[in-house]
Amino acid sequence: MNVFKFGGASVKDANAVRNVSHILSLFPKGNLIVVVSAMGKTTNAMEEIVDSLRKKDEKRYLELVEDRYQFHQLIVAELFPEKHYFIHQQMDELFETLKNRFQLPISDNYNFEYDQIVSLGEVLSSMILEAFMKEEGHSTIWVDCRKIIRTDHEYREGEVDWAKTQELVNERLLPLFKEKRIAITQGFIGHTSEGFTTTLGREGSDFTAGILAYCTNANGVTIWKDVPGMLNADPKWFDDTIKLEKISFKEAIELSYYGASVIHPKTIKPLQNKGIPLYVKSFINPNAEGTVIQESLEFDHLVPSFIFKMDQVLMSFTPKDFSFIVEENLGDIFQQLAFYGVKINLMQNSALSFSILFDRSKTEPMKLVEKFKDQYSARYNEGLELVTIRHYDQATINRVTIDKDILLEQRTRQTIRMVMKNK
Ligand SMILES: Nc1ncnc2c1ncn2[C@@H]1O[C@H](COP(=O)(O)OP(=O)(O)O)[C@@H](O)[C@H]1O
Ligand SMILES: N[C@@H](CC(=O)OP(=O)(O)O)C(=O)O
Repeated sequence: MNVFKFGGASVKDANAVRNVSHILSLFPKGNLIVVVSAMGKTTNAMEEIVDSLRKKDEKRYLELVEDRYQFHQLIVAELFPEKHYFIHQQMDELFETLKNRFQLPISDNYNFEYDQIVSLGEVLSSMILEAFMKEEGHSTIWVDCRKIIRTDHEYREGEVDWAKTQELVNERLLPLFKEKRIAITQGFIGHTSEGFTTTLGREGSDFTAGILAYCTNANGVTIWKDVPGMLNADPKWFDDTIKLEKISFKEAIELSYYGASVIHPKTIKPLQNKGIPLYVKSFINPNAEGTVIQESLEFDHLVPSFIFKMDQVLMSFTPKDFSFIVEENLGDIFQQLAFYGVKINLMQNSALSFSILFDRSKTEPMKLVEKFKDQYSARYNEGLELVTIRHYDQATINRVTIDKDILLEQRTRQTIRMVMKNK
């Protein structure tokens, strides 16, 4: 068994879907689970649909649903020019239900509603992909991951119930391979014990590939991307990136945890636990060697890797009663930060203050100042960058700090992290 994952970029239009068929034809033997994400930027569009539903803005809701319909319709019309294909009917029915959804009552639980609607992006893409692969002569079956991956009730951030998921994989997924060779299913989505849809957190489709590989004891996972492999920096920011040929699970976890967004950080741990290699390969050049992520630490230090996070806020908390920052204050601050859902990118404490760095796009700093104001005076700096360099050397530090002031720096033997602002 092998698991392939195709993300939004690899199924963004009809040509991209044809390319997936070409890639599958390069692997004519062995069983395959294909995990697919929503097409192109559909998840963002679905989020807007949920938002307009919550605001009870019917005009906007119907416009947005129509826009998503047209987007998918264009792809389906190109792939299946004749109307008799069942996929036309399937898609029309799904969009009809979504349109009518506006008239039904909505739950107070926004996250619940979010998952029921946003998950449809993956349902659609997997239906279209499976119908087309079948048409192309591949031995495929469509699998509803909402019947396979069991989670708790934490909508939008479903926590996987591994034992139950393993049971469902054995009962419902593995037997399908007696008849068919390729199972096509959705990334990012699961279900609760009552059968409601959950999602696993944004960019969670890579994680689905990891879960299914773990539960099927797969020989390997390949995630197909628009880049040649895992690079030593995001090519969106740098021209002269270097491909990492082979790195350890540990290194890949560190890089993705620090923000190398090419792999979802949760994906790697289940693979590491069973020693299942993860290949990151280019869907544009599928015959090229990508990156192999595996056990050995031998190659990790060869190339310095760097990760940028832009638009950062550095906030310092000082107790108003002039006490030092001690464990009691820290416990209290952490508890409140967790309660308000603040995701900390970096932290540091001194005698009188405790500082955290977070994404401006995820947390509004003034609101946080307000929430802490009874006990702590909170001050902040915004418009900052965080750079993390793994296996750093002075040349790389010099390269990334040109024309920058460094506000905060943390170093271990392998990693340096600097919070910077433009001079
Ligand atoms: N270290 C890195 N190596 C390669 N790509 C990276 C790295 N860090 C960030 N990226 C970005 O990850 C993108 C691919 O991931 P993503 O957009 O999540 O793909 P998909 O949604 O198709 O699965 C690349 O286009 C690249 O800009
Ligand atoms: N579609 C979901 C899940 C996902 O992982 O997508 P992608 O593989 O395109 O990053 C999202 O955009 O969050």
